[in-house]
Amino acid sequence: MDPPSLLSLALLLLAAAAAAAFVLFPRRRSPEKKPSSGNPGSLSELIKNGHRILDWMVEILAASPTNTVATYMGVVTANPANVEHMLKTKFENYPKGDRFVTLLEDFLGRGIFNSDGDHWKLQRKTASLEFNTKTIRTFVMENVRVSVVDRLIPIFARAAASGETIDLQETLERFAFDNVCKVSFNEDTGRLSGDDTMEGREFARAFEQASELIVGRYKHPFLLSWKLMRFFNIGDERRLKEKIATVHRFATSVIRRRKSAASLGDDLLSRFIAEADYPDEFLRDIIISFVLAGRDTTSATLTWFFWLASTRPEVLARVEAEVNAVRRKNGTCAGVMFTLEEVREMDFLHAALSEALRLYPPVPLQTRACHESDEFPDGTKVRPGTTVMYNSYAMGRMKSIWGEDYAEFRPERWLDKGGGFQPRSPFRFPVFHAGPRMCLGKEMAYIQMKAVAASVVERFEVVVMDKEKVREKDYTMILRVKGGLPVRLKEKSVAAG
Ligand code: HEM
Repeated sequence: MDPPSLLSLALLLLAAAAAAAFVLFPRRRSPEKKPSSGNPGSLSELIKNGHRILDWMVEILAASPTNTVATYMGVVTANPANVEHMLKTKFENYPKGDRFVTLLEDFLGRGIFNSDGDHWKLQRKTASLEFNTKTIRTFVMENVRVSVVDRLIPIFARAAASGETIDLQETLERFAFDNVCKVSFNEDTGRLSGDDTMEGREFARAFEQASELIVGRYKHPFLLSWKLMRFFNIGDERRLKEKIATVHRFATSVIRRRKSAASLGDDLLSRFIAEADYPDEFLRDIIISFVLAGRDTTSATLTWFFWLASTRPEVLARVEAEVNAVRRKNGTCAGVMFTLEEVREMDFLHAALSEALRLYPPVPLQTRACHESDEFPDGTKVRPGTTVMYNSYAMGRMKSIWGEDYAEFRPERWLDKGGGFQPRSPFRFPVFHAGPRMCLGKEMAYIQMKAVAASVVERFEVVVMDKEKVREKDYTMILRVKGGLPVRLKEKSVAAG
């Protein structure tokens, strides 16, 4: 065994010993009283159900009269009143907390996604102004047009002509990555077209690998174990360091180029540069946060949507009818990108995507740290330092929130009597988070997802292989379809523009 492996082994043993001590003497190590065995949230139950953590949480939360359970990992809730309390009423008392921030800090620095307090407030203020301008909406729509009409649709048309099977999830991930990079800092990473530069390709790969490796840190029972590996620069921590360096190098070179450019563009980085003389590192952290936030979220949602819709063909027929009605009304033909107004008119499609998000939220579990002693509206006492979580996945599957048919994929539940989209309280449907930290990219995400779904449904029949098979979940950072979604495409005969 070589020295790094020996060291890894020693660290593992150290971590195991520390874990044993933690289990044997929990009260001396933590102010929280952990649930004892027999309790639904105990460590033994957690270990038993670790491979199906989300579905296990649905069961224990549904069985609790207040839909809240103290688990070995902290307090978990699926109760809308508690969610509103955490995310809005007592917002200041529930920051992300040091544990979360420390885990991601090497990669994200103190970007908007990974900061609390004044540092977060400053970024949020500027970013929310920029996310809400007409300029950014037009810029987003133009980028979606280029990537859908000039790239995604031709790839699908080639696959339809050759009859090959493609992985829909993987294709949409490449699409989403290009798109979020364009909106964030106006660089074409060329993941979908394949005409990426060496620098862009390296960045994309390093970003993907760094995201995966950093999630690995959550699996360490103690901060100490991955920190020691980082200190000795071994194993995954060494690889992570290299990948982060590549991501940072690329981001910094983009920032320097943009700062010295004769004119600025409409992307988010340019808007920040135009606003004030922020240091490179501050800007780097922000754009990396944007890419992380917008990367796999929309592609995962679209993939789940196409699988769910394949099990109910009448949903796809209704989406197609809606798209055709919008075309007729505006006198446009297939092949021409929809305008922002047209996309907004598609209420049924909006409902169908929201229904996919309800059943498979890309960010299924959110954690916060309790700052000062508190009590939730349902009476749950929360001590300082306790990890508190709300579970969007479970909330999408609560009979108390959605009624008897909660398990069914039924977009109609989102429509009012006139067929208009009926939004729900974000505290009952916190898929985009809620309160002052609500997702900034929600509108952008819907625009992108609706433009893709409408363009694909209008032109192709998406034949999902083995559609009756219930898809397994791959839950690391984002809730994706395990193994991807193999599909075949069949071109419909539509009048092209
Ligand atoms: C279906 C798509 C999406 C979903 C479900 C989603 C969900 C979420 C959630 C749950 C959070 C809270 C995370 C936390 O506090 O830990 C969040 C934050 C955020 N999202 Fe999204 N997101 C989506 C797409 C996007 C896109 C396309 C962007 C654009 C770049 C974006 C930008 C952001 C930003 C900047 C934040 C941080 C807000 C803050 O902390 O103040 N999101 N999103």
